[in-house]
Amino acid sequence: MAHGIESIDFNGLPALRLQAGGASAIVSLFGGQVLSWTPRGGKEWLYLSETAKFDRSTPIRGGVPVCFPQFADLGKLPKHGFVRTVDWMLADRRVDKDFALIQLRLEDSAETRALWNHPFGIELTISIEDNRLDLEFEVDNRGTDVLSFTGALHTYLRVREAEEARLEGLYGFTYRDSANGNAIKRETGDALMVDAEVDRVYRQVNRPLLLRDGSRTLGINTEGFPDVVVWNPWETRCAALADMPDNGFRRMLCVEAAAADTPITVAAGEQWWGRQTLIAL
Ligand SMILES: O=P(O)(O)OC[C@H]1O[C@@H](O)[C@H](O)[C@@H](O)[C@@H]1O
Repeated sequence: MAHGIESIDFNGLPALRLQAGGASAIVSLFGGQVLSWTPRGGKEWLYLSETAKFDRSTPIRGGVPVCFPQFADLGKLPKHGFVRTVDWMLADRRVDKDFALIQLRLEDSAETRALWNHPFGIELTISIEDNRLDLEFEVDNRGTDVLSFTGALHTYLRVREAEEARLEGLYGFTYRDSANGNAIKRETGDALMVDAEVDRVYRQVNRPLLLRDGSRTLGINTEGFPDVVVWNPWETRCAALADMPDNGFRRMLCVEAAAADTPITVAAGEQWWGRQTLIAL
């Protein structure tokens, strides 16, 4: 089975294809965004909208957008921050027959400082091996003041039929229900099933989750990020999205490793890291 890391053109954007041990991934440098992941012996697990735009005018709808240094509209910055619409640089790559890894990096610039006046470096390390995808996000505070941010690895998972998918592991956690006036609620179901718009910030989630989608199951593990965001726009909101087909909401469920309701603070000169791991079971 082929292995390697090659530069490719993906709908006009510079990207990398990782292949190792029967697993593969595609990562766009624009947005530092994983767009595809297929585990060994499996099928695609990430949703990428058929009508996503690749002209740099807007974030790419699908895969794993990186939201930083602001989650959603929890501040004055552009929605979900500004790193999903800039080019990241490739800082490192490693590959052998079973394992492939790339490290993408982005640093503050005059452009970012005009929006958010902090010296920073961020890194996303993406690795594939066998049945797992690891995404490690690191934030380096290069300034002399405390740096505080919110953000997320905004993972769009591909499902066969959203209405039939079951997300397990959230029982008992408190969440802010963004789709229902930001009411604070407690999850009382063994499994979250989606049959309407869902936009929830589950707080302080410290357990792995399982997504059951037909005959497939995905383990979702998070470290460092305090919250898990679950999002599906459902019919009406999906129809209003210019870069998603009308029935796109049926094929996706976002399960995001997030720091949304609990900002992360990083002392001057210090680093923070968080990780999301997907394991095809
Ligand atoms: O359309 P965007 O900017 O990519 O955001 C998509 C969604 O992202 C989710 O994380 C938010 O909870 C939603 O409120 C938001 O609508």
